Amino acid sequence: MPDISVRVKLVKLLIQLHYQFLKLDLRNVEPKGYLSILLQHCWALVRSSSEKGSKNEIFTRHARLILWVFAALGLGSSFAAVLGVSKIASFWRQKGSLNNKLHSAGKSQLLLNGTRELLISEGSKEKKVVVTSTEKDQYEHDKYLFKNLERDVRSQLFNSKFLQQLNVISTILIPKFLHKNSLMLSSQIFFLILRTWLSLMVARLDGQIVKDIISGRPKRFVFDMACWFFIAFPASYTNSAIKYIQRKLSLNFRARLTRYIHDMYLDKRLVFYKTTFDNEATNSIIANIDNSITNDVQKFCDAVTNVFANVAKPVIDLVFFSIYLRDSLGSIGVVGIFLNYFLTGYILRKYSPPLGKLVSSRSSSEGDYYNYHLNMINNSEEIAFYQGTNVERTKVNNLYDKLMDQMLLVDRSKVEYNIVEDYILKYTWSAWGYVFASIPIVLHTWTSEETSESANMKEFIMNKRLMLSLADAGTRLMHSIKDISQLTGYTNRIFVLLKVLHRVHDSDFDYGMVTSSDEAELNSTSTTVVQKSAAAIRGTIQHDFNGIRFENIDVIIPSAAGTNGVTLVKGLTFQIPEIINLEPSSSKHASLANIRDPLDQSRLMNRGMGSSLLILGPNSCGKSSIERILTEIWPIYNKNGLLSIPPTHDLFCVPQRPYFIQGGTFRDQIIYPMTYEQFYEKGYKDTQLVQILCEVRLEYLLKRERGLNYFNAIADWKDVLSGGEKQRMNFARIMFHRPRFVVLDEATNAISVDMEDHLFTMMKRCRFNFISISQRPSLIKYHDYLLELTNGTDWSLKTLGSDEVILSIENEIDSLQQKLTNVKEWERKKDELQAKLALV
Ligand SMILES: Nc1ncnc2c1ncn2[C@@H]1O[C@H](COP(=O)(O)OP(=O)(O)OP(=O)(O)O)[C@@H](O)[C@H]1O
Repeated sequence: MPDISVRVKLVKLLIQLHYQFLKLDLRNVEPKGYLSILLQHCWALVRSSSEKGSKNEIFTRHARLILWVFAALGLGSSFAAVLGVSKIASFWRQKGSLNNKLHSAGKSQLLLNGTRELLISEGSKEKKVVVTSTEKDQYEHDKYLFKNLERDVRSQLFNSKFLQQLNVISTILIPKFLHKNSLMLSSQIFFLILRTWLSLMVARLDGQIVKDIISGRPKRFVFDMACWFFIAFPASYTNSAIKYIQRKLSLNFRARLTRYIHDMYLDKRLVFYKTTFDNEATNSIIANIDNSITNDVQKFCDAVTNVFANVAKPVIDLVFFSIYLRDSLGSIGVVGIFLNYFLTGYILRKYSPPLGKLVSSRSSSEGDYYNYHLNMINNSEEIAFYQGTNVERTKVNNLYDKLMDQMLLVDRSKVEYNIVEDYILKYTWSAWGYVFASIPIVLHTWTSEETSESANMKEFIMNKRLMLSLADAGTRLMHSIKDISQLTGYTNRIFVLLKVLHRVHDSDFDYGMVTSSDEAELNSTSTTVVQKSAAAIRGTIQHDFNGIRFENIDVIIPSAAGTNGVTLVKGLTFQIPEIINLEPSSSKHASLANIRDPLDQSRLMNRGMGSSLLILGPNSCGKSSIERILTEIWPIYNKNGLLSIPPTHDLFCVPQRPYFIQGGTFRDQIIYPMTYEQFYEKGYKDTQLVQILCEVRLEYLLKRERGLNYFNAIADWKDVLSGGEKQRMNFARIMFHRPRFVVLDEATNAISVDMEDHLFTMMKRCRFNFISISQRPSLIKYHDYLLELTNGTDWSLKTLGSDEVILSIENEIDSLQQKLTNVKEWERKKDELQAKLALV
């Protein structure tokens, strides 16, 4: 029975090992009671005080080691259990929240609290991602945090401004004490401590193993090797856990910061449009805001988690190792080590280049270079027509050279620093390490005059390992000076970005107006924030009106001059329709976006006759600016100005340049700004879109391609469709959404006269109230009113068909007939001149 004998031998060996290393007798112990007896015994050993150097002290040490390992395992598994429970809880929460749903639209749904749930495919499975939107109150609260730190900062290490900026941003990254991210941060600290403690264990084992080999003790050697392999498990797990948590934390920070920015940048206050008016709009961070939101946020999150790990790791190491080393090196040794650190820190700080500033400029250059390429792609056809390749190449090469210079500058500035760093950290420190590690041995040999090689070797190996780990910790701490310096640059960029976004998002945004108090603030050195005059923009806006009304509005170009800026039109007053039903426009009944059948004629009959206004005027007189005021993207500066506008869903403004959503299908272009999900949710059908395309005479696009499948085709529609087709797509959008009020800015200038006639007749037939902006008087016949702007700030409003207009048209006919009578005389003169020319 060889199996039984092997088993018996193994059990005997185990019992023997337990006795030898823990003085634990396991002979009469049942296997199931083994663990509790082992732990009780170890605990009793640790609690009993044993004399230094006695055999009991060794048993106590072993017991302490075992208890620590169990504690680490216990904490690790409880952490895993907490994670598991929270995962299950969040699964049930998500499941419960399905009852809360407002919209269910295929792959994504909007819940009542504004949270969006997305279904993302992961291989064969579908994963649910919950995107919570930032509460509006949060922005109002945070606005003040950013306002108070408005002054520009020089990026310096340990600059308190840097810490203050980081502190303000941290409220976004970790909004409350008991948050997922703070839990992750604590677990990272836990694993960092565990890692340091395990390194200590390894250092001691290392020395012990060398001692076992030198003094020829095979049993102890086997036991120590077993411990070595045992410790290797938690040690390797800890290292990968630290790396994973760091990466996850960085991604969590990035997700929170990006959502915070997106929610503020893309909401009803139209921050994405208004940032161009801010007084920091030319700052490269705002000028390349796309780069700041995409790249800088990611770099900042990576840098902040890196710095945390790079500082926390060595600091924990330093504390633990120095406490341990104090026993063997004495207090003077430890003080010597720390003096060495401070001296090194001081020297390195002196040679450290201004990396914060340098990385910030590098980031700006990267943004400029990237943006120029983007601009070239967007305008490739125009550049090709102009044959502007040479100019573009020169410009893009210059930007690339500038970027390369910035990159080289960062690398070059590091060279000198790296030389000093290497010399001190790699060579001087290891030399000091040997000196300090040998101190106790030399002292012991001198005082006791007897040498035990194995004991000395153990002491030396252990101290050397600890010294090297300590040196390594110090090195990492010194290296992190560089990382902190870079982090100051990224923090400043993110802070400026958030500060500007908050300023523009503010309901009192002043469009970059510089007041006298601002100038005083710029010139003064005091840090007190001077309050701006809140009454800079004083016009009134009335929402949910049953028409469009301008009353005494001065159209002024927003600028730093504010009220004193360039006035395009003075005291503009008009209203459509002329007779307003005073009943407020109810969102449910009045909105034709709710009509299931876009061509439902019976509903159209309920919307009144429809009224139309033509705004005529020369170039740059301010026609489109009236549309900008109407859509609230430009402010009304004058106090007596009153703007009354219908609810958002009743107003549809067509811009001068047609817009097509990138990467969208043909359907997406027609239904814009409705999403594909809303389209199906509201019960629309593709056949209704076909009807609309027939109305605007674009149905041939479907015939040319793959019929109804063409609605799913994705293309670069801006380039695919011709100028006239793009403008007819605008009319298709109007026919789809059926708003009550439409503003058309030069919407038919690329369309043939017969098609223009068809489209305007269609607008009249469908009883839209519309305002057309144009330079062509030929459009007069489709409108009820005419608003004429002159080159100055004057304007005149006429009712078309009124005596006044008829008289003015008759006058124009008279003057033309007068001119026609002179034609014969002019022709005679022309013949005379040509005859003279022939003689010459
Ligand atoms: N964001 C802006 N910043 C500064 N000036 C602007 C801005 N937008 C428009 N302007 C200026 O306002 C003036 C009026 O512009 P607007 O677009 O209203 O002219 P328009 O009458 O529609 O001209 P056009 O018939 O050529 O389209 C122009 O001189 C233009 O340069």
